[in-house]
Amino acid sequence: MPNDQLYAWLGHLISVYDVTPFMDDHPGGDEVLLSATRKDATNDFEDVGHSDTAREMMEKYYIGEIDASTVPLKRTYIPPQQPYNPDKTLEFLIKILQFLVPLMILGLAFAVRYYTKEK
Ligand code: HEM
Repeated sequence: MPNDQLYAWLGHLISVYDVTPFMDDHPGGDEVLLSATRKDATNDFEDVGHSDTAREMMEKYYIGEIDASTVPLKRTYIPPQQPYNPDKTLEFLIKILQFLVPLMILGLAFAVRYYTKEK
């Protein structure tokens, strides 16, 4: 099953929509759309309570029907193209700062108090 295609199960027939050109324009964002591809997206689509306008728009992306009996029941796992490896440096820096900044303020307060103390 190609990547950006939406499948909606209707009885034994599956309607297929290619949402690739719609990704940037989808009011609900591209992430939800992408997460609903390559599987039965009927519930995802219905749960949002899409308007009639949305349903009409959907027809623009309709590319055909496939017979459900020809679709393998078990989905093969396709690993992400790039391993998810976010850079943790910024997160670490923020944690350190969260600890250091209050200490620095406290130190500054003591320093000000010490140097402004009347002799
Ligand atoms: C080709 C298929 C789709 C079309 C044409 C479409 C179209 C739209 C449109 C026009 C809206 C604006 C609100 C409305 O008029 O209902 C919308 C909102 C939204 N859509 Fe879709 N959509 C599609 C598929 C999906 C799928 C599969 C999901 C999966 C969860 C989804 C999730 C959402 C969400 C979360 C919103 C925002 C709702 C809100 O903020 O109130 N959509 N979509």
